[in-house]
Amino acid sequence: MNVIQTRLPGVVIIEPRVFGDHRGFFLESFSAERYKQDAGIELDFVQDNHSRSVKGVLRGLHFQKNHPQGKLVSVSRGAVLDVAVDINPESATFGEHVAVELSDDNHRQLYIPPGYAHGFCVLSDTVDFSYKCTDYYYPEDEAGLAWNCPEVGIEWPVETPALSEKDQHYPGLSELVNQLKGTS
Ligand SMILES: Cc1cn([C@H]2C[C@H](O)[C@@H](COP(=O)(O)OP(=O)(O)O[C@H]3O[C@H](C)C(=O)[C@H](O)[C@H]3O)O2)c(=O)[nH]c1=O
Repeated sequence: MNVIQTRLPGVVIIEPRVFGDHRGFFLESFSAERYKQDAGIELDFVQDNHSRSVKGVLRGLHFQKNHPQGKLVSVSRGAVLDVAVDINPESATFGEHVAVELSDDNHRQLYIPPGYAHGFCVLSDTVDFSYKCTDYYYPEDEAGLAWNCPEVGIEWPVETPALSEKDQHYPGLSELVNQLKGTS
């Protein structure tokens, strides 16, 4: 497999080895030892998630405050623009983001370590989105960053995405940092 470092510490693009033949293809979507050795994923995964979305949907930008999750994300059918944002004010890349197209054509995965905000926008008619998490879901611990925060400046492929109710009301980066510090 091929691992591509990004500008965000620990966020890596993984290109599994794909075995194609007249029947179709085969790939190993995860291997604990190889992903630890080659992609630097030291944490164990404890929960797998699967969501299906239609074109124009945007889910994000989410994170858990006290139970931050590392996420190994991939697309089994369709295509998304997947985004990770550095929300750590102590980080040298604070406020920066990485945006990567993941699809059932390029078979790319993205590993996002704990401490980043994550989201994606659907490019295909539908998408089946799967990801492994390094901690469990704690609904009371959920938080988010506004998908269209001008301080981050993500160039989403849609101007008016379909959002969940909660995804319409998250704060921008400066307000988020103040909230997390308890100063607002
Ligand atoms: C995340 C999650 C949700 N749920 C339940 C809670 C809701 O009743 C329902 C839909 O949840 P939500 O609208 O938060 O789902 P997404 O908008 O896809 O959230 C995810 O979207 C972005 C892309 C992420 O990176 C996170 O993994 C996650 O926040 O599933 C669960 O039961 N377990 C879970 O782990």
